Amino acid sequence: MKMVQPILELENVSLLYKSGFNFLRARKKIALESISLQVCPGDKIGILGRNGAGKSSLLKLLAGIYKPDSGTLSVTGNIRSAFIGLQHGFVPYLSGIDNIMLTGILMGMSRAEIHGKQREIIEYSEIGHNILEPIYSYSAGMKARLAFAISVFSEPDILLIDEAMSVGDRAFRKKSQEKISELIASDAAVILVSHEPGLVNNVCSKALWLEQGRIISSGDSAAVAEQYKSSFDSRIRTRSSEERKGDGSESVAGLSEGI
Ligand SMILES: Nc1ncnc2c1ncn2[C@@H]1O[C@H](COP(=O)(O)OP(=O)(O)OP(=O)(O)O)[C@@H](O)[C@H]1O
Repeated sequence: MKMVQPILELENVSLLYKSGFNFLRARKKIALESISLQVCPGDKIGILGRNGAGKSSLLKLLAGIYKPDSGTLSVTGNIRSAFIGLQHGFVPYLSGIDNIMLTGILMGMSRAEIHGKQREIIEYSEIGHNILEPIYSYSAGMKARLAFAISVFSEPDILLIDEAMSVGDRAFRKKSQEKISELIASDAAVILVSHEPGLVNNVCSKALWLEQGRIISSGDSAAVAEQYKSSFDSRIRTRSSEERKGDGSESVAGLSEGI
């Protein structure tokens, strides 16, 4: 039987952030600890976890934006990854069209390929004649739409999606969600960060549950989503009974805080 080789692999990876100074020495905060993960062609992997669990940090590691402080990250071959939800890399004084070229090259596209896709990217992003203006004159929504269009038209091998990052206005969000669904159904590997176990179960075959930078559970998405959901349900039950003990009230208001 032919073994499927991972295109991206993390082995025992940790990531630290600088967090302020203590007696003139930078303090370090652990964002991710002992993370191992294999991404094979076409994998659909969901990453679940509460606020601050380390989900976005993990996506940035996988995108190559951050380097691990320990452990190894291996990439096989010429892998093109696209990160939906980030607009890093735009140069403010260059025009939109020059930024399409620059971002495309940084993503590993050839000049000819970028020229071939330029028209589609401009049309999809709905930037119109502003594409000749410098990026500093764009609104946040225009930059988000352009970044999204470049990412999705680059035909990535790995698509990294931060579900919390909405793109553009209501109409563009609908259009972008349809495009994301199309890409999820394609051969691309997809890593989807979400707070929604139901979504992860529907879209992904594998999942990872992170808390405080560590993996709590990983494997089949249905099983991991169920464990994550149950941990919530029991937390909600505990909080609810504590609230009733506290003031006699039946209210469950504010239980979604911290999700
Ligand atoms: N640039 C940074 N410098 C210092 N600490 C950071 C930085 N970015 C994130 N952190 C910290 O690292 C931890 C993980 O953050 P991260 O953004 O990866 O979490 P998350 O799971 O994506 O959270 P959320 O669901 O709220 O987006 C948090 O404690 C956060 O405060």
